[in-house]
Amino acid sequence: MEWSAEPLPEVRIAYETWGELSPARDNAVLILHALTGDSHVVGETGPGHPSPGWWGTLVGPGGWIDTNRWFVVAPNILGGCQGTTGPGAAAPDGRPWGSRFPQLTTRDQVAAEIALADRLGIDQWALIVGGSAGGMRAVEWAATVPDRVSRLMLLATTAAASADQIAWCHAQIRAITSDPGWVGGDYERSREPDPVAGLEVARQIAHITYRSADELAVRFGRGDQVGESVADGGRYAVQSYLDHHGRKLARRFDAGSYVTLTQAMNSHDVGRDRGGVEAALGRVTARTIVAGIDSDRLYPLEQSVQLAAGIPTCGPLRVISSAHGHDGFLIEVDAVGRIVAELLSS
Ligand SMILES: CC(=O)SCCNC(=O)CCNC(=O)[C@H](O)C(C)(C)COP(=O)(O)OP(=O)(O)OC[C@H]1O[C@@H](n2cnc3c(N)ncnc32)[C@H](O)[C@@H]1OP(=O)(O)O
Ligand SMILES: N[C@@H](CCO)C(=O)O
Repeated sequence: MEWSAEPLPEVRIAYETWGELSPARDNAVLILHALTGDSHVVGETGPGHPSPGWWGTLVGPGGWIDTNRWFVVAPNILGGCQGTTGPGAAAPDGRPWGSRFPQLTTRDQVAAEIALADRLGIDQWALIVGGSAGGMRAVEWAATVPDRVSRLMLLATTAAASADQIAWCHAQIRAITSDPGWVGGDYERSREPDPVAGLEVARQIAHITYRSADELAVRFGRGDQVGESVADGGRYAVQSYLDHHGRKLARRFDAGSYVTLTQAMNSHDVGRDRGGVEAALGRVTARTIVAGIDSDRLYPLEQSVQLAAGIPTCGPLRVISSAHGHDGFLIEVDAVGRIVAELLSS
């Protein structure tokens, strides 16, 4: 681990695959999820499994990433809580790592993913694709081991976390760490109280940045939440919407992982110890497409422009038009799919 004094003695990485690895091992696609995503790119459907997966319509037989042709791998991020080692996992003494979990960087997370590729016997990815925090790891891959990345798709992401992005993340981290249930990161994970309220607020702050102001105006305006009246102490509809997203995340995510992953995003600077962003991007040899979302206020288009201009093997910047802001990379699946399919056919 780069910034921490103590390396993790061992790491478990959860991952899922779809399709078959070709005998030449030249058809492997790596999908890197964002902050609170997971390896369930394609979900199970049917009774008890209602989710099609967060990019379930992008990947599959005959899909934009056709699993009859491509072998798709999706690992859960290092530091997370969906199967891969994170602060909630057991340390060698059997207790959760908690506050003892090292501070990770994007580069550490990619080091773990490189170890996974080694274990799977994949010397070179036919494509690495990532959005948001997944795109941070994707560009880090391409600058760290350029010869292991044949094609690269960077979506709604950045070469380095900006002051604005660090600032939003800071408020989210503070919301969690100032919750009395946080207990310095050593809360009892199986028992209340844990820092649920802090995590809910963190997600609310984040969710505002994930959507556009115009979208919120059109969807919610100044309207009251159905069945409530602001005049009588009830909530605006947009408040109820944020409450919902906060609660929903807190039910499925570990607060310690949220802090660790958010700090890792803040650490992201592909140019660190490489002579700056320009020099780092200049190392990339993968055929690359960079795509940004026109209404993204968290990862503004200038960051995509910088990536596209800096990577020598990058084609023209693609701008995906969406009302949904940053979350457009999860919602505009067909627009993303068309670009990915074009890159895969090049
Ligand atoms: C790579 C990765 O990042 S994977 C992780 C992706 N998943 C997440 O981040 C989970 C959080 N969700 C989201 O970010 C978004 O919902 C997306 C991007 C997944 C989907 O966006 P959209 O389809 O536009 O969903 P939207 O923002 O409208 O949210 C829908 C939810 O809000 C609820 N909602 C809508 N209006 C209101 C309201 N006034 N009051 C309360 N709840 C409301 C809906 O009932 C729905 O609930 P459900 O998700 O439990 O079914
Ligand atoms: N909704 C996404 C946004 C971050 O890019 C997530 O939670 O991962």
